[in-house]
Amino acid sequence: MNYNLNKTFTQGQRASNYTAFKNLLQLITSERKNLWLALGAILLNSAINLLGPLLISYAVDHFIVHKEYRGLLISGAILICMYLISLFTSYFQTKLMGRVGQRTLFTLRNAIFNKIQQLPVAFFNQNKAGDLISRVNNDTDKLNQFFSQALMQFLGSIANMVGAGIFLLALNVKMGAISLLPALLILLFTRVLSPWVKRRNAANLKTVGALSAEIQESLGNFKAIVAFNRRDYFRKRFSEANTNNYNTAVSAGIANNIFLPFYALCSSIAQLLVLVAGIYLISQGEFTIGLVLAYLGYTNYFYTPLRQLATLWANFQVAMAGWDRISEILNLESDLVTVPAGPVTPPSSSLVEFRNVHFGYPEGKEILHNINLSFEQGKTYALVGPTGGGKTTTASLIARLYDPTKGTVLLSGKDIRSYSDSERTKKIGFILQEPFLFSGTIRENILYGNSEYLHASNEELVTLIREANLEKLLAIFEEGLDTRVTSGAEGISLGQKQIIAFMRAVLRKPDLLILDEATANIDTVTEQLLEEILQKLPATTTRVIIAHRLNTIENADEIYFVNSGEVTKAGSFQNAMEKLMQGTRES
Ligand SMILES: Nc1ncnc2c1ncn2[C@@H]1O[C@H](COP(=O)(O)OP(=O)(O)OP(=O)(O)O)[C@@H](O)[C@H]1O
Repeated sequence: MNYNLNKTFTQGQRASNYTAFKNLLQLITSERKNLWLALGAILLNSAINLLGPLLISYAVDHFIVHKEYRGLLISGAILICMYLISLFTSYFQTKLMGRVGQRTLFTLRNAIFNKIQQLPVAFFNQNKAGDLISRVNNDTDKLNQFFSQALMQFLGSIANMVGAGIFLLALNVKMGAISLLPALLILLFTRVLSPWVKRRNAANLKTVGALSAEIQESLGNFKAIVAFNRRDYFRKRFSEANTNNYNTAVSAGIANNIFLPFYALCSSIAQLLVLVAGIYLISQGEFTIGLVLAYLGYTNYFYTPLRQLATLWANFQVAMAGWDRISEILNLESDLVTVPAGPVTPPSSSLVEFRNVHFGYPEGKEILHNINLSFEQGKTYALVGPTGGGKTTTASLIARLYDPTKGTVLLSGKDIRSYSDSERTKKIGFILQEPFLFSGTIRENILYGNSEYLHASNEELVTLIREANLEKLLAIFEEGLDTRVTSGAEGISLGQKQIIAFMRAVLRKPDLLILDEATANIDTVTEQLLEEILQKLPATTTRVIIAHRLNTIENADEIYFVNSGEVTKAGSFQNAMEKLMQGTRES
């Protein structure tokens, strides 16, 4: 499956605004009550505002013209009360929606982070961490801004507009039609330009992601940058990403602001039309001054929200572009699903068996061709071969980091895909080429993924470590279990990182232990220690060792030679050495 977010979704595949918004609302169904309350407040606010011009018109024609000051005072008092209620409803909905926005941000960030956690390794191979961070942080915040600031203004503006439109047409159809004429132009203009505006915003968010990816890459590789004096190179790359971001931001800014002047022009034209037509109708005796004032008021109530809608529509486009990028992740499903365990024919008695396995990375050529191999319980196997031959890939299939493109991998006689993640990872310990540590103590790091000993006291843990023959390794660290490491593990050596990863894997007592170049950075004395620990593992433990240093595989029961996607038995140690020399010369 292709997990590349920047390639999987083309513009044509993106959801329409309506569908996207509907999906978004589904995600925040728990906010339904608050959304209705805020909507109620905003509708009340609009209704009160819309009654204003009618009351003013009545007061002019009945109280001012006839000099009835008592009625004028009462009208003034009613107007003040109406404006106060309007102020309160406006404050109430702003407060309510501010919270809805923050909770949406919280829900979305959790949802997107949880989804990322469920996705397979292939997803991380194909997407840059910086871009993903930008989606989790930046794009979700665009939605928060939309919910906390724009949505209710948006709905309020629509309510004002619709209400004003109804009043305009109800008071006098002819005048109503004249005052609404410029709105048709606005409608047309908006419909034509909206997709373009959304595209400009999507392009801008993409460059924000790219900028973030650039920062992440240079921060992650700062040592190499300094060592190779490549600061200029990264400065140039960053400058390019920054320039792209600047250009797309300017372009999105222009797109977002294109509606406003046009809407303002149409609004002025409408006021002018009302004034001219109103004066003409007064001269014909068909209209009153009060009605002209009411029409000017309602035209204002119709076009001012429309002008606000121009800005809000742009906010909506930004939010929907962000939501598109978020839903791209939320819609992804891991292709490493658990399947029902079917019968295996012929049955397998091996711990691990490959049957006609083919594999290629997404978007790449086939790496492993028709592999057949079997690993028996309690034995030690070595995978040797030239660089890039396919050893790590083979091991990754055993640990089900990927599924074969063709063929079957069996674990304890069952299709490996039929095991749940927890069952499988309990059986398999994998020490990766690049050991992974996270911020915390050695204790936390070696108990990572080990639910059995998670709550053991330090004393119990020390006993367990002694039983697993790991105490000499722990002694390497001055502060023992309490030694602190950072996620980059900058304070400790690569060899020490490998030792921690080794302790972590051994302590879990897996049925199968895979060591991928796990001792490549460890001195020969400590390596001998690791070898002894491996020898003392329970007799049922199967070991798969990938190594370039051949002395580490001298004691293997079987050596496999992995080259150009073929995995063949190498026979004796001497034979393997010869094959390796030959394979390395050829590759
Ligand atoms: N994530 C990936 N995406 C695409 N291709 C990959 C990926 N990882 C490895 N490859 C390719 O697969 C092939 C086999 O790589 P693999 O890491 O399995 O080799 P290896 O024998 O373990 O090499 P080494 O001894 O250097 O660790 C290589 O051609 C490599 O470029």
